[in-house]
Parts: sequence; structure tokens; C-alpha cells
Amino acid sequence: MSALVMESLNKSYGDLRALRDLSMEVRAGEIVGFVGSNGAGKSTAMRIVLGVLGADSGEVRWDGKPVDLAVRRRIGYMPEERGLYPRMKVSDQLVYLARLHGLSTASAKAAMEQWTEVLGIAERRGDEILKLSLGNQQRVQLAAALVHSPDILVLDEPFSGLDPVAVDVMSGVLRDQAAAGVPVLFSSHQLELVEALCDRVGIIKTGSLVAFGGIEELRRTDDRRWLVDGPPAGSWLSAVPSARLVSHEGSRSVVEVRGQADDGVDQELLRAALAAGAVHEFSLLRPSLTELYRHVVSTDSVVTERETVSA
Ligand SMILES: Nc1ncnc2c1ncn2[C@@H]1O[C@H](COP(=O)(O)OP(=O)(O)OP(=O)(O)O)[C@@H](O)[C@H]1O
Repeated sequence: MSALVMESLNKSYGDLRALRDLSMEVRAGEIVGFVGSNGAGKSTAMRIVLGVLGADSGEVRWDGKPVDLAVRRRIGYMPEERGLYPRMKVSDQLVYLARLHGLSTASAKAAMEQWTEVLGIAERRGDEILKLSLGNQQRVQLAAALVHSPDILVLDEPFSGLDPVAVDVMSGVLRDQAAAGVPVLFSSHQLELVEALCDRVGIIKTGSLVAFGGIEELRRTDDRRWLVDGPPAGSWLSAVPSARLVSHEGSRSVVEVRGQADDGVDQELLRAALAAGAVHEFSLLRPSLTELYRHVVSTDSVVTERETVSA
């Protein structure tokens, strides 16, 4: 199956190591979210994929072959710095970009009409870019990434500054593209959105990929926590030596067990709690991506699938 593969990418700007041995892949038809603090290296990696920036070492492959100019022309890219011509009309801009990618004038016009319609900016076709709101400029930018029906989508913070309706429109387009078999890589600081939209997530910290996998996989690498609403855990937790108390408020205690082994410890906990009194609620707490992210970036642990990327 086709996959966009980044393998062992390294990049320094002078003394600053922006990427350290970064390996990641985006399979055909999947959406991968790229998250990390400001300056972690996301844009640098995406620019290298696009070929607008060269890596010091490492390789980007598509379909098992190094990405060359012909493949790069098949990528739909939304750069962080945007880069539309401010004084050009929306329609002219999109037709021009589609023509640059080799479409005939008629196909370019049809693609422009299709994407401005889908993205809700059909009424803005005659406006100059600089007269559009930031969110509408972003919709045009996405249209610009899509007008040539790319085989791969690489989008640098496509959701920043969008209103909730525009977020829904953008999410729908990314889902449709993935469903049509396009690998989609995008960066974002909106972790709830990433959690909702992505098949896999890569977390980058000072140039290194510190976690990569589906949200469920990332959860499995973390410690497990349960909420117990019943007798205060202080009175029964000693019966389960591997557990510790995280917090408690009134009758509600949060208890934690290290690791994710399928060891039946949940039943031990429940039995111990029941032995001490009535239990009204007993539930596994599932960390959100935001919690996983905080945990991963605040520790040095490398919690990563880091599966051998396919050739
Ligand atoms: N052209 C450049 N010259 C020198 N340093 C650069 C250049 N571009 C990026 N950097 C530095 O490289 C590091 C990685 O930057 P990059 O833009 O890739 O991060 P990012 O994860 O995309 O950040 P953000 O979330 O803020 O967009 C940062 O320390 C940044 O200051």
C-alpha cells in the first residue's frame, strides 16, 4: 500500500538541531496529526517533505521510492506562512495554481468552481485575497492545496483561526480525502480536534518524535487510573499493593496502577473496595490526547510505536 515515509530526517539551522532522526509514515487513506510545542520542528519536517527545504540527512519516500519533483507536484501543501497573492482574485488565483500543476484551463476552472463551492467561498470568487477574513483566506488556501486533486496532503496548521463551522467544513474535506485514499498529514495545536480526526498521532519534542501511534495505542503505554465512588480508598487500597492513591474528594477516589498489563487488577481493586463498603461507581479513566501530550512532553520517556517504517 502506498505510504509517505519520512526516515531518519535530520536538520540543523546553524547550531540549532531542528530535527533529530525523525521517522514517521502516513499510509494511504489515513489522517495523521502532527503535534508538538512551538518550535518543536513540525513545519521543518513538512517543508522537507515538500522539498522546499533540504534535510541534512535522511529520506522522504512515496510508494517506496525517494520523493522526486514529479511526486512533489502531486502533493497538496498548505504552508504555515500561507503564500497566496494578496491582490489576486480568488478565482484567478486558484485557476492559476491549478494550471501550474498541469491542468487544462477548462479543468482548472471546473476545479476552482468545485472547491470554492465545497469550502463555502463561492460568493468570494471575485474578491481579492487581501479583502477576505483570515478564515476565508484559509479556506482559499485549502482550495489551493486541493485544486489539482493531489495524491498526498500536507497541511501546516490548517485549523488555526477557523470558526467552528469552518472547522467542520475543513474536517469533512480531510475525512473525504482520506476516504478516497489520500494520505493526510497535518499539524495542529488543537488537540481535541486531532483526537477526533486522526487515525494516528505523532508527538514531536525538540526535533525528536517521542510518540507515534493511534490514540488507543498511546493510551496503552500510560498508567491506568480508575475512579472509585465508594468507601475512601485510604481504608482499602493497601489490599492491592500495586495501586496508589492519586486523589480523593468526598467518596470519590482516583487510584492508579503502573503499566497496562492485563493482570485482573481492576477486579482486585473492585473486590477490595466492596469489602470496605458500597461502591456506587467504578470506572476506568481514559486519558485524553491533551493529557497524554502533557505527560509525554513533560517527561523524557519515549512512548512510541516507532514501528519499522515500510520501505
Ligand atoms: N529558517 C530558519 N532559520 C533558523 N532557524 C529556524 C528556521 N526555521 C525554523 N527555525 C527554528 O527551528 C526550530 C523548529 O521550527 P519549526 O518552525 O519547524 O517548528 P514548529 O514545530 O513548526 O513550530 P510552531 O508550532 O511554532 O509552528 C525552531 O527553533 C525555529 O526557531
